[in-house]
Amino acid sequence: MSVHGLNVARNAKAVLHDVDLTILPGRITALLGANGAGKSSLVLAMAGVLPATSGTIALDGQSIVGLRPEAIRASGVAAVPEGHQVLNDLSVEDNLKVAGSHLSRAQLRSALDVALGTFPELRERLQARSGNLSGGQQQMVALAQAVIARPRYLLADELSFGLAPVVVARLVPVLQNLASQGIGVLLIEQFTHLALKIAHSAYVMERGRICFAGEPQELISNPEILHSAYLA
Ligand SMILES: Nc1ncnc2c1ncn2[C@@H]1O[C@H](COP(=O)(O)OP(=O)(O)OP(=O)(O)O)[C@@H](O)[C@H]1O
Repeated sequence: MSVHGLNVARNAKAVLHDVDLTILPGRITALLGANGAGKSSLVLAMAGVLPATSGTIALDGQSIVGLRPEAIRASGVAAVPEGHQVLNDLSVEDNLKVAGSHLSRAQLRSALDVALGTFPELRERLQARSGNLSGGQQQMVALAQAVIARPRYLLADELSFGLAPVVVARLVPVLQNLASQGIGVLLIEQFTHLALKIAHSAYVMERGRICFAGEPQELISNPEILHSAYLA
């Protein structure tokens, strides 16, 4: 999935400027940058929630600019937005079923099995009201929903926000496992060292622009690049 020369405005204010970014299948791509740099706006634009002013967003060489979010999701792009956006009043099971509502019964059953195999702790909480789960469990439901949709690309925005480090450590192998199955993962992460450790490539954003694109190791070896982006 690739983005070229993308410009996006929110409330008539330009928030993304000429953004170029590529997510490869089977790879984890880290997207780093300070609060307000534009990371969430980029994810929302890629998911079709925010319109592009200009530029292209392509999936297998086909433009998806202007498609509705449901159409983009159906073509294999799952966004897990910032904050755990599960339906609080529904049970865990119903939240998972909603995510697979486009599947046949047999497909849904096997997708649920895969998701519950990935998050066995949800199996015991299937009938629990989602709003009563811990933040970490809610994040697992959100990720499980994304897995059920069988995406080819997963856009994960601040999965670890508000979570205890032990829960974050639990989510990391899940992302690596998804990538090893061929899913292209875009990982927005406040714990930059963690993101750089598991990513195959990295981008840094500063005030709506990409200011670094390259190897994670380059950012680890040159911490001043991230420091200046976070101070911008
Ligand atoms: N709902 C909104 N309406 C209008 N402008 C917004 C909205 N949310 C964010 N913005 C603006 O868009 C710009 C980019 O913010 P964005 O949330 O994409 O950055 P971010 O890097 O994801 O930061 P954070 O980690 O805080 O979410 C900022 O200038 C911000 O003020």
